[in-house]
Amino acid sequence: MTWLVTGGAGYIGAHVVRALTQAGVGVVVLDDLSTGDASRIGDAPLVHASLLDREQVDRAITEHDVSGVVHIAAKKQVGESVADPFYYYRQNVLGQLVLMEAMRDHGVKRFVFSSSAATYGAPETALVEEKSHLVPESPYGETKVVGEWLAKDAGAAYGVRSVCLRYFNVAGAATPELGDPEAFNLIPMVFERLTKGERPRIFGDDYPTPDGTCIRDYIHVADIASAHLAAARYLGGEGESLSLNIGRGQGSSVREVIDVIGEVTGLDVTPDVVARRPGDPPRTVASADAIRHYLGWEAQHDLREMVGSAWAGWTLRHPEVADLPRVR
Ligand SMILES: O=c1ccn([C@@H]2O[C@H](COP(=O)(O)OP(=O)(O)O[C@H]3O[C@H](CO)[C@H](O)[C@H](O)[C@H]3O)[C@@H](O)[C@H]2O)c(=O)[nH]1
Repeated sequence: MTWLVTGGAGYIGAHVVRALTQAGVGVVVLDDLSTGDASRIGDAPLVHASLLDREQVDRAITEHDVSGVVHIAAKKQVGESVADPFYYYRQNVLGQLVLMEAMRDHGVKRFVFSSSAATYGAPETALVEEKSHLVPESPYGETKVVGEWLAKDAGAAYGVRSVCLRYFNVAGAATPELGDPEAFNLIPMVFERLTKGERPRIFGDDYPTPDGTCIRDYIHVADIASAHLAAARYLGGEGESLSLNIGRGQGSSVREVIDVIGEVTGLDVTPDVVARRPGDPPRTVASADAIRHYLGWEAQHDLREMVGSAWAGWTLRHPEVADLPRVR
């Protein structure tokens, strides 16, 4: 059987394509290459098209005899979604609707969906369980909640079985070439400032956490990828549809992450503390019990491996960092 991976040429998608192909699973990628890069997907066939192009989606499904879909293609910047919510509804919700209509019409009944911890908003418990209320705080998070509803409703009406995977804070790279080329998250944002000779910034150190900085559950992108493989295998059986966190169940504060970056890079990482960034919840850490129970999956990589592999990818794209002064 062949799995269609939408967004397979992106940072996370390419890791999923790699995990599936290494496990001998047939893959076809559909990607509009707006942020993706065809060089990331190796020999996997690519349909270069938007999800909104129903004809091309049909072609990908029929020409490759697709029997399952891993749907990763989406816009993912919270701030951008606040500024232009309709764009997010078009790309994420309408894109998924076109895709799932094509799945229904071609009898494709297995669906793995990239959801997000953003569906929870600001969680109230130390470890967020899947049964927690979904109170997204941005249009981005809202599109992921609607995406889960589409999957659920398609299950009841059309017999599509799904696993919605709620990613926590994704980081690292399986190989340097597959590293995240963008600097939208803490680790690459710190790398970017260090590369320019600037101090890392902490957005607020007056949160109700032990060191005052926000706590997140960082998860290696290779672990994210292996969870998708486990979900695809699960859907080969008869199990019920699921929504599952992908996290380690361990929180790290912004200060702890910056300290690890200092250890890995040898650079001076003395931070500047600046104002809070609006909308950042103090603590978002997954309960990882359900995914262990249902998929037998557990994260294999720790924060140091995430930072180390992310730095290897960064230095590949920014060789000038070799000239920065080391303090250790
Ligand atoms: O230079 C920086 C960059 C980030 N941070 C802090 O580091 C933490 C992590 O920030 P990220 O931007 O890396 O991640 P978020 O937790 O804000 O965002 C993640 O969770 C969101 C949902 O809330 C979305 O899912 C998003 O795509 C995903 O990256 C936050 O407390 C942020 O304030 C800093 O202090 N300095």
